[in-house]
Amino acid sequence: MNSAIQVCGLKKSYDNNKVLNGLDFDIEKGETFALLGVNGAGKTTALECIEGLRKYDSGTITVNGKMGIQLQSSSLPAHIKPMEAVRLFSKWNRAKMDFTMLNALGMKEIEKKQYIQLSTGQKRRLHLALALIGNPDIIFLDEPTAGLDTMGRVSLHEQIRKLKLQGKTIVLASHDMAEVESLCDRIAILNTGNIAFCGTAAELTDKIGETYFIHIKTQQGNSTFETDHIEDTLISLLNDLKQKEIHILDIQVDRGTLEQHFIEMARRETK
Ligand SMILES: Nc1ncnc2c1ncn2[C@@H]1O[C@H](COP(=O)(O)OP(=O)(O)OP(=O)(O)O)[C@@H](O)[C@H]1O
Repeated sequence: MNSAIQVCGLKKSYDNNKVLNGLDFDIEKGETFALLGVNGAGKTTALECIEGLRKYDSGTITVNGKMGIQLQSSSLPAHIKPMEAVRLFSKWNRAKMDFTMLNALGMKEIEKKQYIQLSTGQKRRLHLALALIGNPDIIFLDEPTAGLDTMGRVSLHEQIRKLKLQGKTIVLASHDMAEVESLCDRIAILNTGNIAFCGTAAELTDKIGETYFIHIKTQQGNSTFETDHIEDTLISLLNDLKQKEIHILDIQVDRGTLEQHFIEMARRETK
């Protein structure tokens, strides 16, 4: 069986608020899969239904493998020390302490602090360490790098890549498109309770990627032009600059980032 997770017809409402309207998707074993969507799209609700933490109204969810769930912020008692939490979680999971993993996540450096004294990045690393106790096959990360500085993000991304190399299935919800583009094999975009798109970043680019972005640097400054007709726009821009005797210092053409495509998709769906 190659599916780590199968979701069929998943529906969930909070009173009259229909949040999930019949979601269908599969996540393959060993895949890094992202759930994207604007605030309130239902990412956390979907993840928590899969994790078994939230009841759902109808549909089926099949999970093949042991799950490890990264906690949300401030989920631990204020005065617990990181290694106390690790010991507690190890006991619950009847698992041996994996000191290689704990050292890689920098637990040694923070062992004397209480939870309340940890920085956001240190808390995130502790939450990841707790999720990895018991050597799970499937790891859930809900906005794993929100609030982290660049170094914190880079180091957490490294950990996620290492987990992928170990064959783990990783499911994450994120608002960080660059993160998703660099880490994930496939993405699902949640919109108005449905999966608006499920596939690779390249497939998303192909689906909406008629648009080109032309970035021009001149002595007057930098400008970006968006067009669906690359040849005509480029020729007319170059002619215009030539006529005005403006010298081009640099020119680049690309098909946009995942973030630009996501915004475009959300805009189309809400029209
Ligand atoms: N326990 C709850 N009771 C009632 N409504 C809820 C509850 N949890 C979430 N909601 C509502 O369900 C919708 C989806 O929320 P959810 O947290 O799943 O979205 P999200 O995509 O994870 O959002 P964000 O990106 O802001 O974290 C929102 O309208 C939210 O207000």
